[in-house]
Amino acid sequence: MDAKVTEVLELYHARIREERSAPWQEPPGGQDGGQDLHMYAIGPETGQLLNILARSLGTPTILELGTSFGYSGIWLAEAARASGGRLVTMELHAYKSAHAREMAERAGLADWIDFRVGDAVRMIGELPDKLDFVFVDLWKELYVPCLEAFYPKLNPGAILVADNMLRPVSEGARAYGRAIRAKPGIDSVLLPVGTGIEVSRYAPANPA
Ligand SMILES: C[S@@+](CC[C@H](N)C(=O)[O-])C[C@H]1O[C@@H](n2cnc3c(N)ncnc32)[C@H](O)[C@@H]1O
Repeated sequence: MDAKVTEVLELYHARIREERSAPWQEPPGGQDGGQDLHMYAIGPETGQLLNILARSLGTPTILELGTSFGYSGIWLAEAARASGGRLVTMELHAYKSAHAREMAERAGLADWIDFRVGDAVRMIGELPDKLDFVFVDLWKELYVPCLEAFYPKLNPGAILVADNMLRPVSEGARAYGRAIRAKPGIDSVLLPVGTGIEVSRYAPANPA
């Protein structure tokens, strides 16, 4: 990690500590009311693991579902830069995506990131490229619809990581665990890293 990236990660870590130590407060209008400042960020352990996995691929096209305020994207974009790849990150709310872009610029990583704003389930279908790495971390009821949208776009050898598989408990995450393991060509394991991550690899028997 270079100094600019480390500096930005440290800013995020301070904000993560603050958010996790404060009592939960429902944002005005709820989670999609346009004033939710919670990051719901993965922690540094999950971030480091994402970085290691994505760096192990050659020139990967990385897709992130759920940019939020940009924390996980820093780990993924750093891996994209190191491996000659790029990151496409999708977020429903423009105010979150704008903050993520500012932080990426500060980290010197914005040139490796394509920020997209809108509904990920719809936008995945519009992606022209095949995918080598997918990080799934949006609202949990969207995990399976997103899987159905990105699965046909996976390159052989693609790695998939889904967050919040153990905490908070959700039917959406459970359904994703069942659905991903039922897909042809998928090997998958649930790891107790952070809030629990499902790490999967796509290796079709007869690659096209
Ligand atoms: C758990 S947070 C992502 C945290 C982020 N990956 C991180 O670790 O820094 C989930 C994000 O998904 C976004 N989201 C929810 N529904 C979405 C949708 N349909 N399309 C794109 N993003 C969505 C939410 O606005 C929220 O910012």
